[in-house]
Amino acid sequence: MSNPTVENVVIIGSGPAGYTAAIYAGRANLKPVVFEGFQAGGLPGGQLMTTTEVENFPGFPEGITGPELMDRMKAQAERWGAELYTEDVIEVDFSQRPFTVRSEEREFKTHSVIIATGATAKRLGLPLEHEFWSRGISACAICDGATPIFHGAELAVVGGGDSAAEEAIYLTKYGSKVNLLVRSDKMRASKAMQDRVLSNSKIVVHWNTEPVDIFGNKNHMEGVKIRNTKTGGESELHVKGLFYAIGHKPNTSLFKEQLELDEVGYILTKPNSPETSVEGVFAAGDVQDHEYRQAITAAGSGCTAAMLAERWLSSNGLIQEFHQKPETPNNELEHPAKKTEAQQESEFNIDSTRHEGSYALRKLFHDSDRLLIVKYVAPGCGPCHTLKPILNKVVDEFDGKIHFVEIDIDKDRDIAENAGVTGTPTIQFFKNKELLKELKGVKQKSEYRQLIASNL
Ligand SMILES: Cc1cc2nc3c(=O)[nH]c(=O)nc-3n(C[C@H](O)[C@H](O)[C@H](O)COP(=O)(O)OP(=O)(O)OC[C@H]3O[C@@H](n4cnc5c(N)ncnc54)[C@H](O)[C@@H]3O)c2cc1C
Repeated sequence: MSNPTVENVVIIGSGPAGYTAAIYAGRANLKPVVFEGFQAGGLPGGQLMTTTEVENFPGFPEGITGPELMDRMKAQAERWGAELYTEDVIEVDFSQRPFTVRSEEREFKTHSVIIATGATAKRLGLPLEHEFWSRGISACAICDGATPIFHGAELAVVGGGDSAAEEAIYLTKYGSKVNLLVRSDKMRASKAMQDRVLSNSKIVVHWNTEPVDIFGNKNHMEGVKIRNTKTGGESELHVKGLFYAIGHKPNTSLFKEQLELDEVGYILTKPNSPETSVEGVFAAGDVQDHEYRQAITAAGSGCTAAMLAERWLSSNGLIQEFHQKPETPNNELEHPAKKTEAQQESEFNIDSTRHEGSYALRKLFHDSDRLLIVKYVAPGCGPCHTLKPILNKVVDEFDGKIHFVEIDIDKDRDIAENAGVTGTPTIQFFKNKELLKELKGVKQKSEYRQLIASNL
């Protein structure tokens, strides 16, 4: 009999690889524990939380937004009994069995581990990069190149390796012209790839050139400021898209002393298998794949990892089965239609803690004697999805003592504009009509809790 306090499997990461592994392990009655991550290697939900439409994941002929796809995978994992923690793993020990996996808040002993911590596309850190990310700048030409705005437009790719060459060639299918920005006077790409680039009449290579900033309008980028690395001379390149192909960094710093990694830091796995250098530890998705890096390939390897983990547990007599009825899917996936102003007015009750929409915000701004917290979100915003359960928990703790209003900036554009909201999620804290604090992005629960408690 295995020790009941030892888990069957702990999964680290919640991108397509992690959630798919959780679905398969859950259905195999293994009750997987999943560390979804918080901020160590991206967002809970993984890289697709930072994109809009995903057009190439099978089963969604009309496309689906990245955050919605990941919400669905998460709901499916929960339905089959996965135990999820929105926390970063900060330490692992694979030198002793059972293995140890630890976050700041808890520690698990486990017989097997599936690592699905993904990889992070490197960024250049340009001053306006953040503002135009996904509004012209992309780290994945294969994912985003077919977007209508790029059709027939002039585009640019930055990088000098095989990926940059491949992306430039790929983008010639859509763009009228592709500018390849290469920092030095030669490319690192293979000779064959260079030949394909240089013989393609739609590609113009800008040698000794690096981007220094982006420019654009409110909605989209319109070009790149570039600098000649030899002369220092700057100029403007008018392009609708800038595709980064400057490499990825696998999220493997935790595993350096524990597993065999390649020279870049990707986890080394056996050929065509997610098995790592330590028996019982498996790796799936982008953390072990520098070649394909797609949601479907990550999901596929997550499936294989879970099936192999089950086989491994079973062949070693370690399996402990948890029989369960699947939970019904999360109904938060349904998106309610916007309520009319009259509906909002008739439903408004100042005694309630939670509210939504512009009508409630206007009323509470003038009439509330409590701390007023306004959360601005947008439908396709991945970090907003991440923030939701975190903030909901804190708001529940202060039930009856605060007012909380959610504003969808897509539905209530005017109010968001008046409030000076430039990105989502944004949270504003008001007391007696005075703005006390504004927080952007996702923070730890403790930060919201402290801020509320000190301003009641
Ligand atoms: C902008 C963009 C658009 C894309 N569009 C598409 C597309 O249209 N189609 C497509 O097929 N692919 C697309 N991709 C690629 C796709 O997103 C990736 O191939 C896929 O997400 C990889 O999945 P993964 O599960 O391996 O890792 P990731 O999605 O990278 O997820 C890694 C997970 O690990 C977690 N994590 C990291 N470190 C820790 C830690 N210490 N503790 C706990 N958790 C941790 C992170 O929080 C995250 O949840 C896109 C990528 C980007 C960046």
